[in-house]
Amino acid sequence: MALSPRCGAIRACRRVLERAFSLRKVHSIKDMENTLQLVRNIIPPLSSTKHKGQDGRIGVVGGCQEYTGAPYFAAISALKVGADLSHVFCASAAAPVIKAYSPELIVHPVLDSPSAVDEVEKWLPRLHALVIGPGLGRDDALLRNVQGILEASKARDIPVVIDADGLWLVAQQPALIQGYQKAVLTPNHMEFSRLYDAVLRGPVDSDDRHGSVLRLSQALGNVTVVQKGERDILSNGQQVLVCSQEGSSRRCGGQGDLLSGSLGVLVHWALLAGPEKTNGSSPLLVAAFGACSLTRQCNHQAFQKHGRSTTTSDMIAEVGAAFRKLFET
Ligand SMILES: NC(=O)C1=CN([C@@H]2O[C@H](COP(=O)(O)OP(=O)(O)OC[C@H]3O[C@@H](n4cnc5c(N)ncnc54)[C@H](O)[C@@H]3O)[C@@H](O)[C@H]2O)[C@@H](O)CC1
Ligand SMILES: Nc1ncnc2c1ncn2[C@@H]1O[C@H](COP(=O)(O)OP(=O)(O)OP(=O)(O)O)[C@@H](O)[C@H]1O
Ligand SMILES: [Mg+2]
Repeated sequence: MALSPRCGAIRACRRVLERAFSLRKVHSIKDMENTLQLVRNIIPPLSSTKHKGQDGRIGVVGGCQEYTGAPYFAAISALKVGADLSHVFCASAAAPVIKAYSPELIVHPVLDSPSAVDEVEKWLPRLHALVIGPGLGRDDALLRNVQGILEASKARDIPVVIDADGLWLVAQQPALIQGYQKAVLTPNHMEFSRLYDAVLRGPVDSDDRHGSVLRLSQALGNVTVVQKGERDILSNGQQVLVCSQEGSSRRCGGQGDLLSGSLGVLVHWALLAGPEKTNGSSPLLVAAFGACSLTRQCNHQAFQKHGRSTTTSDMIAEVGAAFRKLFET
């Protein structure tokens, strides 16, 4: 059906207003520095009186026969950022491989078991946050188990970061995450388009990234959304932040896994610190800004040393120094 000229004009007017509205909320460089200060506020002090586990017990749900690197990158990044314990819940074929990468990870070969949900649920009381999706794949049986794990986590009010194939699951069933205030979604370009189309039933307006992220977050009931890209756009449906921390032009696979694993820890720290420490800003948004800045800084530092041959392992080797530079200055 053809649109009347009046209807078209109203739409155009609405777009201009929406754009102005979202642009008003966009971050300047000064805002970026202020937000980095909020990230510094949520970082727990190191102390000799703490016991193992207090600074974070994180679970990564992902890893299948094809993808073993992604869950490893996410889980090791959580440890390198400062979590005390990092678990991986993966398909049985992936477990020996992931264990062989690192003696530091606790690896549970349960995701393809008929009792996967029960097996993971046993651990939930001991976990502070879950990162769901890196290297999960799209096998229906695995995704059904992950759906059960997500529902069990929500029932226990556990914060969840959803990335990669976890976002594939959410695009099939947005109701799974609708309105859950302790969820952060971290889509790349493709994952964002897929989600946007599934939730808002239309294509993304590529000229209005801020408005698109804001609208998706609102349509999901103010779930925090981080759209990764040349600049990362973050929104909780009320505020829009932009992270343009200098990275590099090297785009090897696995950088998003570093981001989601780091975010698992930062989300836990931010919720523990609460809105007093984040000056009234959403703790999840502050955590997400921290993870984006850190990932990009790791990329920048690794690129200085390795140039075109930079890989995600080189970036992970930079986590300590990047963290100090951004958050402990
Ligand atoms: N070493 C590993 O095991 C890795 C496994 N990975 C896993 O691989 C699986 C699939 O992840 P994908 O990220 O490929 O997801 P998708 O299958 O949704 O593909 C994304 C595609 O979009 C393209 N793309 C990215 N940014 C774009 C942009 N700005 N414009 C246009 N196209 C763009 C990419 O080339 C990629 O082919 C996930 O389980 C993921 O976790 C990745 O995390 C990479 C590392
Ligand atoms: N064009 C770009 N310029 C600078 N940084 C970018 C660019 N695109 C992505 N990034 C950064 O790279 C990181 C990972 O984003 P990316 O879009 O590669 O995720 P991904 O596709 O999920 O990665 P993965 O390969 O781990 O699945 C983010 O921190 C993001 O800020
Ligand atoms: Mg990814």
